[in-house]
Amino acid sequence: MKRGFLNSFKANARPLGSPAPSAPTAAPSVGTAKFPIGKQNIVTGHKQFFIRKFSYVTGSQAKFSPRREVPKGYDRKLMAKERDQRLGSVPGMISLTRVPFVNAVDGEPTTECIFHAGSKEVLMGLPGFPQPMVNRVGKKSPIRLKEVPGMGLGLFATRGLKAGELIFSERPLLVAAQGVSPGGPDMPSTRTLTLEQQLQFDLDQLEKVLALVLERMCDEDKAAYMALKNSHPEDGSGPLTGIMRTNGLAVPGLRPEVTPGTAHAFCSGVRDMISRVNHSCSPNVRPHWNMLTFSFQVFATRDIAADEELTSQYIPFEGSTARRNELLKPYDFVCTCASCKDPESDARRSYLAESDAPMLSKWLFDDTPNANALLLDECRRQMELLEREGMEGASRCFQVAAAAFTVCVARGDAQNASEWARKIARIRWDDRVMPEIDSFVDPKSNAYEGHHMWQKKMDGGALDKDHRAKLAAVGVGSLPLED
Ligand SMILES: C[S@@+](CC[C@H](N)C(=O)[O-])C[C@H]1O[C@@H](n2cnc3c(N)ncnc32)[C@H](O)[C@@H]1O
Repeated sequence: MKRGFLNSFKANARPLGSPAPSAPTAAPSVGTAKFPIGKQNIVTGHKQFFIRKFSYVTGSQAKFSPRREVPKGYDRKLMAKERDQRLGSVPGMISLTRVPFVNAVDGEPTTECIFHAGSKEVLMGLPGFPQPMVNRVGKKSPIRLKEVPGMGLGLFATRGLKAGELIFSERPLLVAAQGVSPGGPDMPSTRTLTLEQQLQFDLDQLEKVLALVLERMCDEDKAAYMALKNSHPEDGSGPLTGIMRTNGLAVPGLRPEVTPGTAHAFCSGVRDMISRVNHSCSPNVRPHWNMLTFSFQVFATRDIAADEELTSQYIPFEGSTARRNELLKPYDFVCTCASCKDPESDARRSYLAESDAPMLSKWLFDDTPNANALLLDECRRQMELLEREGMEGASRCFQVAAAAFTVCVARGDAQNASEWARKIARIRWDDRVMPEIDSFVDPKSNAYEGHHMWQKKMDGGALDKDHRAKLAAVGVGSLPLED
């Protein structure tokens, strides 16, 4: 899973835990949380702030070092406006709010959020939101924190875990939209600043917003946030921003107005357990954002032994060892995982990067006599490389297994289909996996009779000879089988 607030700039130190610049003074506390500005909401007792949004250049686009001073006159107070908790977003503004807004499941924690317009509406429009978390992190969770030489803390399994197992769910302490750079109506234009000064200005503004959010947290949550690692002490990030950039995991789906997959389409979330998972390019867990429970779910991507460290990948799987370590620079370490140490790993990953995922659509229209065998061979080859590289959490695994499974079903080959079903069944985090996949793990299962491809199954020979039979088998097109 992508991590948020990735970037590559370095600069002068600000000590961890020191007050953020121009942080507003705290107002009296309400319940366990403090609110620096704003009225109490009549429904939830919470307060909400709206802050004017300014354009923002992401840190990941920045390459500068060290910290650049922003000229005097740019250090203005943030403009915050009160807004009733029950109301939706205001275009052009960002809001500080707490999720779930109302009806939080008893005893479950809430998350402080910095949202752009539209994010609240995503959640308000979700039927049944919020759902209770499954395997919520707690005393019974099969995990524990332990010191790892040279890495700080890490998370370890306390018992053996099965591939596909949901190890724990954790609601974030804080979710922040990427690209938060609020100012006020009296804020001078940043156009006269150099790019580096603009980036520094944005970092300073984010620090101020995070200070407001921290003031809204109860003491326990605030302490949990401040205890997280900061790998950005010297790059111009304030202490709160440094923590967010070190620990943030991508939260997709909350920016409907932004093109999916682009940097600003994500928010970033942190929490005390999930943020302790160290990186490996051959990771054994996969964090997955679950919107209905507003939580991160952490799945085992392969069997994990008791006392083994849980690791996730902070960066995309693709790329050579050198390239991956380039991308990891902002986290301030050099990866020493099994793949990074294996001189043959680059060749395996480059084969995967350069070859297309096996495509059912391509197979359907492939009328060469051995199209089925070729597709299945390629699926086997790619799966072998993926497993050899410890990339069971990669999206490619699903594509490969799903293509091979479907072809086997279409050929009436339950024996091989069941082997692929077993591989798909461990990919619990991927919404594309059909819920009934477990019933295909037994090759004698009745489930095969009910599969739409099986019902129309052709004998292997016909499929090998006639691609039109394949089209008919999956109900594509209206070509007759004989002509
Ligand atoms: C999200 S935190 C992970 C938890 C962290 N180890 C801690 O003590 O809280 C990310 C930071 O942990 C350290 N880290 C993570 N993976 C590492 C690895 N494979 N090797 C060395 N340091 C690592 C780096 O300092 C990185 O910036």
